[in-house]
Amino acid sequence: MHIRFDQAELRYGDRMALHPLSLSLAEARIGVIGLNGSGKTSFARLIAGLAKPSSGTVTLDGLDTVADEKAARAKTGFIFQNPGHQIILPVIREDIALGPKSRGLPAADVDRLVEDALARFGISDLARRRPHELSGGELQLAALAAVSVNRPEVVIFDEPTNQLDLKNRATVKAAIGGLVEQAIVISHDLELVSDFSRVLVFHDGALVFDGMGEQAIARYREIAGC
Ligand SMILES: Nc1ncnc2c1ncn2[C@@H]1O[C@H](COP(=O)(O)OP(=O)(O)OP(=O)(O)O)[C@@H](O)[C@H]1O
Repeated sequence: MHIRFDQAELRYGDRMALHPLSLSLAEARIGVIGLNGSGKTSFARLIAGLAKPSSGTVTLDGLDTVADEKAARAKTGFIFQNPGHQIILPVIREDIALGPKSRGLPAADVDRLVEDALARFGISDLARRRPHELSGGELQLAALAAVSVNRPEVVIFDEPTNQLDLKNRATVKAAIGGLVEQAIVISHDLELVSDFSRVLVFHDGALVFDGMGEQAIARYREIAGC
């Protein structure tokens, strides 16, 4: 999918979360790194239509996230920093079914889509569990199943390996690596994005580097002074 920012900025009152930004993104894997408060989530929220630009535009394949809000939002899926909060129904299976059900699909189709989504991320055995019965990595996969069942073209991850042990981290990394969808990954876990061909570095609400993973990490280290 082709994501385009045209002088898009985001202000919260008089705080500038994202300075006017113009860029085009079409790569399959895009990393986003930078210090806390540098504007990474603001950037992602603009793509997902969860925030409206204070000025300028953001378009997804030409669809404006404000003027064509519904169609643009259907193209994106967002996995929040704490995926446990986005699983709203008590049982994983029901939560994954929510999207297809809301599209009015017949029950048999809903069941098939849910089974496929569970199988796709290797979590069929977790279908009847409750969110608090899952590990952090399993929660990421459950949220990913619930998002992917709605067939977004891009999935945005906000710190997907935050607080995960090495095993869960590897599971999530493999799941992201195996996605057929485009993925935008915000991360403080630099290794996760190091082999991405496009990584954006934000600092103080501005894009300060846009290039290959290793070079982006080097720039970020300079900024962080370590
Ligand atoms: N809802 C809000 N109201 C006011 N200010 C906000 C809001 N959301 C973010 N900000 C401010 O905008 C700036 C950018 O925040 P943002 O969440 O985009 O940063 P981030 O790089 O994702 O940070 P982190 O790595 O800590 O998640 C920060 O100064 C933050 O305090």
